[in-house]
Amino acid sequence: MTQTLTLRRPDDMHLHLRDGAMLAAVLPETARHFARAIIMPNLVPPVVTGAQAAAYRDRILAALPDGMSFEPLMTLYLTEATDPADVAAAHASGLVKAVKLYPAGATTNSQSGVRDFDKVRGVLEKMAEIGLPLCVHGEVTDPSVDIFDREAVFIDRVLDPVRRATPGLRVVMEHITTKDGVDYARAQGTDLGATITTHHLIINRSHILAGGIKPHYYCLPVAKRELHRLALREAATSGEARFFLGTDSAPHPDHLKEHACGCAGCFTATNTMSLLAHVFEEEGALQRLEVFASLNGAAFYQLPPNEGTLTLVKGDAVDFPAKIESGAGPVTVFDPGFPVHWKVQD
Ligand SMILES: NC(=O)N[C@@H](CC(=O)O)C(=O)O
Ligand SMILES: [Zn+2]
Ligand SMILES: [Zn+2]
Repeated sequence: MTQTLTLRRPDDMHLHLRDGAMLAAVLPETARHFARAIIMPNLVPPVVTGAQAAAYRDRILAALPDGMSFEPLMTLYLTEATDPADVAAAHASGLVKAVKLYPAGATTNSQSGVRDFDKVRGVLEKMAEIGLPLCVHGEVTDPSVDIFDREAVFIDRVLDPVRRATPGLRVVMEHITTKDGVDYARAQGTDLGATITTHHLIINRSHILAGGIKPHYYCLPVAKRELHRLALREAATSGEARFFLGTDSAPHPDHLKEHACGCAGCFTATNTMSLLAHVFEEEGALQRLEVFASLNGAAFYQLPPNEGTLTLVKGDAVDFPAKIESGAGPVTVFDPGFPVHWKVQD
């Protein structure tokens, strides 16, 4: 008997679409399965103002192939010069759904991010007042902190103090990779959410480094040891409202991944829903995939759940494309390293 799973159309609450030819190449990969996504603003130059977000939204919609529907949920890139009034206006108009905090130097295109948190105090206070969420790349940049500890240290040194100093600020811990992140999220109220990526449910740090270095498994925050992957699986499949899908699908052309100083980011848009069905089935939680991918994120962002549905069918191992063409060169699709039998029905 064929096994099928139908869920409400999912949302991706953390997505990199880039711009230009890369945008045109990767957008259909997401729009095929997802109704909406929170669009990351780390372009070069970054999307800082409401006007820039409106223009980027127009470019995304212009790149959407005929017959596909997709709603980009725009974000602003927080800088030390961000104007609270501009943020408030972009939120009031309905254009912007979140502001993104990159500690300066923490990840791809984060140079314009925040160094001195006192300089963004006014923006954060305005956001708390109007209920606009802050999405956080949660890693310290202190070079003396081991890269595998940077998330846990960020929680203590930055995240918790900022939240205490700004009561009412709604925060999303993006792409959590540790049991420390899971435990912290669980100890907070409904003003805190946490996204979990597809790839962090699948790989641990040994997958990156054992048997040869795998540049396509390198992303930030870097995958941690197995106990953390297991904690993320438990959290994602728990059904708890604070945990929801943000794939962090982050395309880079292969020549920049397979490089002496390779870029961080895994491209999972193409096969994310199949991989998630595989993971949730392994965890005996297929019935909670919809909560994780389609309901919890929408609820956190105070959006209605999507009307449409998506059906996955279990059958022969699926042949995903190894790469997609991007205009800037091929982009490798995340390869979990095991056969996957769940396919999204056309
Ligand atoms: N996750 C990554 O490894 N890379 C992201 C940036 C980010 O989300 O930190 C990217 O933009 O490439
Ligand atoms: Zn990030
Ligand atoms: Zn990201």
